[in-house]
Amino acid sequence: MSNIPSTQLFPSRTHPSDRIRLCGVQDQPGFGPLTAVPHPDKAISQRATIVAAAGHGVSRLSNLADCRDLLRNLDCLADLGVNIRPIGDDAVEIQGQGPEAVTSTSLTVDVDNSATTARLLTAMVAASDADVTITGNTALRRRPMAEVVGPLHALGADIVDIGPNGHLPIQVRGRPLPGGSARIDVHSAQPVSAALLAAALAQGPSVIHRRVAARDHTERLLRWVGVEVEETPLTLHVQPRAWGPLSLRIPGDPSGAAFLAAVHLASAHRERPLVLREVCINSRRTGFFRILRSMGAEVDFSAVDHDTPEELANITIRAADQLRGVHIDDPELVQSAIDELPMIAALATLANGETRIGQASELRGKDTDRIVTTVELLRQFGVQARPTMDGLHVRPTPIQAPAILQLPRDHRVIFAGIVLTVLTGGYGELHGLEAVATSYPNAINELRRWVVVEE
Ligand SMILES: O=C(O)C1=C[C@@H](OP(=O)(O)O)[C@@H](O)[C@H](O)C1
Ligand SMILES: C=C(OP(=O)(O)O)C(=O)O
Repeated sequence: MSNIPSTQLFPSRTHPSDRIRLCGVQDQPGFGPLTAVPHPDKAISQRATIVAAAGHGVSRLSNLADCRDLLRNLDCLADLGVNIRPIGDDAVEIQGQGPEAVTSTSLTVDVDNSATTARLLTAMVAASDADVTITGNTALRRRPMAEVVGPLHALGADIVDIGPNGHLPIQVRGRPLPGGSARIDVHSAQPVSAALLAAALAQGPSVIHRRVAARDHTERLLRWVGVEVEETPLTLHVQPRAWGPLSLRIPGDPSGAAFLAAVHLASAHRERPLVLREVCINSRRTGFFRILRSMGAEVDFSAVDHDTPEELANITIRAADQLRGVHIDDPELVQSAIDELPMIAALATLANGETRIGQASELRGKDTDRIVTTVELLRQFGVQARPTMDGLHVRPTPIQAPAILQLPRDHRVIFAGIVLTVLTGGYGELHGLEAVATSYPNAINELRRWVVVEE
């Protein structure tokens, strides 16, 4: 096998325009449900590549997310010396040789925008023989790393240097990890995932204490390859062991499904049901759909056969005559909808009462401070919205699209901006869309089902 640059994958990948014009409702003759297939999941793709690289033998991963974060993730593994070979447009073989096969010294790996990759790679490198500096783009260098570094230190990692205020870049000096007991003091899933991976690669058993049971894709993948991970609501017990190769088709992204559902509910076609096919319905990711239900929409999951650690379903959405405002402050529900909260705030403008989102201070440490950028976005539409310490409040308001909507460099907030524009009839210019490629390069093409798009 030979190392490959990411450019060899996804030959027909869309490169979204930075500017588009929306020109009103798309003609949708006929009745019956609309159907769509969301893109493959980014969080699972990024974990699967790293679990494959840290295991032993040739893993085969197909239906990988074609987004920028995943491409960078593959390039970083290749930079570390992991052999990766494309075996189709969206599939790779990864030659896992265990983290100890990574022996580079004085290497700097740039993960660009992906915090998931930064945090999981830190754990893998910590258990290797390498000495690596991990850095990222300007936005990522403002995001917290100390919450990952602390638990890894507790498991025996040697992280010798960390940037100002606990941010990237960090220098990781790999060595055998003894394992031990680590505590995660934030709601975020990523420090838990990093600690889990380090624990699975350690020499002795570990226990990880967490504050909230958030997304558990790492737990599921590790169990899938035979690592013992026992779970109570707030602890994880891990028995390390070397694992073999992984064969996995990545399931559909519930966050991508949420975007399609939100656009549909905002559109003039919401009278028709929408069916979203083959979506991962891990309950720690599907908070958006539970919130939609409590707002009054009908959401049905119909299970689909699968051979992955995640459950899959076709999701059918039917609009409510009138959405209700909701109060969302249960930490587990918030984490299970964390990336979709800007879109919930957008849909809340349609509701018949105020929506309040709390316990969501994690939003402040994303690509942007999403509490600030979501409120700014809503205000561009004339919405009465206000930030709180740990969330935001949205009053239902008659809204109007600005002639030009200037979007922040943050895909999740851009998706909310698109939903708001569709909600106002689907007219207007959108500027600054390029960041949709972070997770969903094809999002603008998908939009054409509901509105006319000119590039
Ligand atoms: O673990 C993951 O794959 C992610 C976890 C969440 O971040 P936090 O764990 O930092 O809350 C989420 O916002 C991010 O999109 C991806
Ligand atoms: C914040 C996100 O991802 P990450 O933390 O991996 O950058 C996201 O996808 O919204």
